[in-house]
Amino acid sequence: MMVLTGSIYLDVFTILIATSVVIIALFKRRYSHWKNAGVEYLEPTIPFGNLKQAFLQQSSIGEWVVEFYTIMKKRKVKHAGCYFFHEHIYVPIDLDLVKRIMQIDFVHFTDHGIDFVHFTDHGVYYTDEGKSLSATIFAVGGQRWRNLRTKLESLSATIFAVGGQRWRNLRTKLSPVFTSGKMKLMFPIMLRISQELDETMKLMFPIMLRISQELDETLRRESVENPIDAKDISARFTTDVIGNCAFGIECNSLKDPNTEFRVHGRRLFSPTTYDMLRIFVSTVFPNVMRFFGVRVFPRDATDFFWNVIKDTAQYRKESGTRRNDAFQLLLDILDDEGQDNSKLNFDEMAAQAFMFFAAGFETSSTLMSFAVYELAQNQDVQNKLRDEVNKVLDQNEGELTYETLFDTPYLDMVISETLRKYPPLPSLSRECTQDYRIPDTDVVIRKGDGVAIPVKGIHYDPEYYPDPDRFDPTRFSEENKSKRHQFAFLPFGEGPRICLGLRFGLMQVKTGLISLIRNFKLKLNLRTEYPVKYDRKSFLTSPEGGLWIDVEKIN
Ligand code: HEM
Repeated sequence: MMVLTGSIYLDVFTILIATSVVIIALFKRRYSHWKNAGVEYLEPTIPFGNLKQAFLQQSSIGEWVVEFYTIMKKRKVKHAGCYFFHEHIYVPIDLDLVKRIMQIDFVHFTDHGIDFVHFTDHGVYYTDEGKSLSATIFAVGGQRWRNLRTKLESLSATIFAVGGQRWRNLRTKLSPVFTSGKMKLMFPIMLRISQELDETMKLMFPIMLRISQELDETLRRESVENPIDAKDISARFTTDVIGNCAFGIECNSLKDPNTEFRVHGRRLFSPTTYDMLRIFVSTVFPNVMRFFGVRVFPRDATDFFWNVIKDTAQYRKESGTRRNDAFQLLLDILDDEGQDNSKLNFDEMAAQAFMFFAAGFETSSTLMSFAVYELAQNQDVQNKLRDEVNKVLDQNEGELTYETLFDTPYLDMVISETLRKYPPLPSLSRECTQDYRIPDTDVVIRKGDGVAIPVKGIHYDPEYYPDPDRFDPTRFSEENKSKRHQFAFLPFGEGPRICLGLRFGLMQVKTGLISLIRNFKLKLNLRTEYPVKYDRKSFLTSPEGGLWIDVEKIN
């Protein structure tokens, strides 16, 4: 059928040209946002916006963040704008502004803006079925997030505690909805909760200790003639710890690197180009993905975790078995209405159990593996750390106890410096949930607009960290820390959305590192480059290839 010209080819050609002109005009209009707002920006490219490099894998996301931040810092601006495809994103550069968004004026920015999941009135997902496991606390926003956070905060406070009554009391305390006035009141409660968490953490320590002994045996076995890959060995360690502490399941990935837990865990965080494309499109065009019923996380991996969660829940219900782990507490609050009148249905419960595993093992293993990498490269730091560890262990008849973990200030400094150089999440997102005028300007962030906190850019800013590429744990001495802005260090995020598993993550990494450093000398293998080459496909900070380390047993 010819509608415009006498030829079908000419018709198609004309329609294509007309459509392209309209699309380009729409993009150009979108891309005028920051110019009109009077905010500094970098010239975007249709259709990528400023994400061309990252999307085409010419640089990792972390490298892109540092580059963008550094350019804006040189322009001496307090804030900047960028474009993620068709969306305009606000980027605070000044740390007081970062603090406002993440903490002081949090009520305007409560969500992560990762719009994977939408709910119907009945709590059912539009995106695929609940098996997609995408409704994690990280991805949901608004009232859903508040309800979940309230539940999980009380849960994480007693994650591994014995009795349920204490948890119920805590939850009652935490239930008030976070209105702006009440937000401030929440902080002392959060502080107290984290102190209570210290107590309950003690219960977890023997498991971590046992698995760190398995780590020791694994290293002896596998490093006899070959170098070890710090990334792989750390991921196996944290998989076993989290699997055990969160699900009560022996994953045994230290004994066998190809156990299903490890295989599927690896799959989640080693995205293929198709996975990256899916994640990008899901973030930027969630409606398209929802329409086609595409899962954000890989289908085979989510099917596996879904089945583990379902089978474990069923087994515990049928056999009447109870364990003191996070999974039990999630099961206990299933279908429980609580004060906020919101029920946690099975799909949501499964997504949180999955989140504990996913958020817990990869971030912690990233931290542990980069710490090993830097220790192998910086022998002076390694020796100093070993001296500290040996000293505290000697004072304790050679035994590693829970208390030892708090008596190693230099280890804390090494860990903080590793998190500065290699924050597992190089950038954090927020979504504006109520219009917000940036103080002392005419710039207004509208409801629905995205915000990106340039974590890695801040961590590499020479104003806060001179010679930022150098690994220098003394930057985190008490004296040096006190001289810096509190928001110059954001590996766990900040404000009410700060990482829920911060203490747990640090505890498992400390236990693993102490057991490594006391028994082994570490040296960088020739296969590994310094500085590291980043994996451009990963949305987390991840090395390309492995981090190969020569390991020598200390007698
Ligand atoms: C070194 C280890 C870890 C690092 C660096 C890390 C980092 C982060 C970061 C940057 C965020 C986002 C915070 C924000 O937006 O302000 C986050 C959120 C979260 N993390 Fe972690 N994390 C670690 C370990 C863990 C562990 C072990 C668990 C659980 C067992 C966990 C559970 C969570 C949860 C549930 C959230 C979402 C909180 C919310 O949205 O309210 N994390 N983490």
